[in-house]
Amino acid sequence: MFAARQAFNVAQRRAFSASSRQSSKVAVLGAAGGIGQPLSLLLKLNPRVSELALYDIRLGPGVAADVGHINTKSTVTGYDPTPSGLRDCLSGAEVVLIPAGVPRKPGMTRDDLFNTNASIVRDLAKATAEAAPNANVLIIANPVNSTVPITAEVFKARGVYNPRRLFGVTTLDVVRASRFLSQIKGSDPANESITVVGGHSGATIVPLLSQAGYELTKEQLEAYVNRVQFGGDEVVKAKDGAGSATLSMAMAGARFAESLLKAAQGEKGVVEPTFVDSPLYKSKGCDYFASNVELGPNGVEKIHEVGTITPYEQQLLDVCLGDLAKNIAKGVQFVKENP
Ligand SMILES: NC(=O)c1ccc[n+]([C@@H]2O[C@H](COP(=O)([O-])OP(=O)(O)OC[C@H]3O[C@@H](n4cnc5c(N)ncnc54)[C@H](O)[C@@H]3O)[C@@H](O)[C@H]2O)c1
Ligand SMILES: O=C(O)C[C@H](O)C(=O)O
Repeated sequence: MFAARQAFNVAQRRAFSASSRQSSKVAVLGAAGGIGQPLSLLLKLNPRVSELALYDIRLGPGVAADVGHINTKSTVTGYDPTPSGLRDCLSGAEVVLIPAGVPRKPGMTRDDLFNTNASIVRDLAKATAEAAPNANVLIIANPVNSTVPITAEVFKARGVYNPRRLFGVTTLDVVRASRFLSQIKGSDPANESITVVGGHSGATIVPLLSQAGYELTKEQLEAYVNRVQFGGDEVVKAKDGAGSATLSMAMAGARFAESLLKAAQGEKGVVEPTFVDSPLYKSKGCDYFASNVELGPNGVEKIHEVGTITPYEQQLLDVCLGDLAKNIAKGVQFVKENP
């Protein structure tokens, strides 16, 4: 028993040092926010991260001083809210996470955030395109359906767009989908893997429960789909004006970053759902679409097809594509008019 445990510990240490051999600088823009702080904490706990770079328009160095006391090996630096601070934060980053932007209040849609967040994301995308053009860029700021196209347009304008390295973070939708199903079934959510496709807002979020091989009654199914599509609203309402999901989002963002680092460090078969430049529905005006994506050392390795779906799911998808095309076009238009 003791020998077996010792062998296990040695194997674990070897696996750890194999992953920690490769250095990874991860930058968080918006690090002092509701998402940014717990996300920075989770990244500090990740042995795949060797350097954590934290930027915000307020409190970046404060959050870094706090997180930096945690006794894991990575370095932590907080940067001043100046152009050179932002440049230094980004320089050499392999992964850039962008949760900077305002959250919803009750009664708002994610699209209502567009007027404020579009220019925040555009400006941070400009800085990233200049200081870290080869980084994997993970967009968390809403509305993701528009902020991802905004980032792409900024990179295109500078001749550094790599569609394999730009990701809208939709992980929270699958986290919710598995959690909510487990609450119906009384199962462990860790065993519930639900494919969710489309985008990241209301009707553009399409859970494909039929692919999980589990059947609900029509009423249960409709209630389930509605809960996954509007899970964000549940949190916004419960926080009653103080913001939207932050803790579950930090977990989801950290999970996606971890998957990307695993794939970058050579692990095979790493698949996550994410909103990316995708061939699947370009013919319907959707240049970006979320589906399961295999990640690799160069970012997107393989985009999975949506697969077989029921007529009900097809109806959901049709509604999704109509809304999504408009959200994407709005982001593209914004950068054309406000370069
Ligand atoms: N993709 C998702 O699944 C998902 C989930 C939850 C929230 N969100 C979105 O994430 C965003 C952030 O949410 P939050 O709850 O952390 O908000 P928050 O207001 O608590 O934090 C936002 C942070 O961004 C900072 N910031 C603003 N402008 C900046 C700039 N130009 N540069 C750097 N930092 C800047 C603010 O100072 C603040 O610290 C919102 O748009 C929210 O809708 C997305
Ligand atoms: O609901 C929101 O506005 C935040 C986020 O997109 C979420 O899904 O929780």
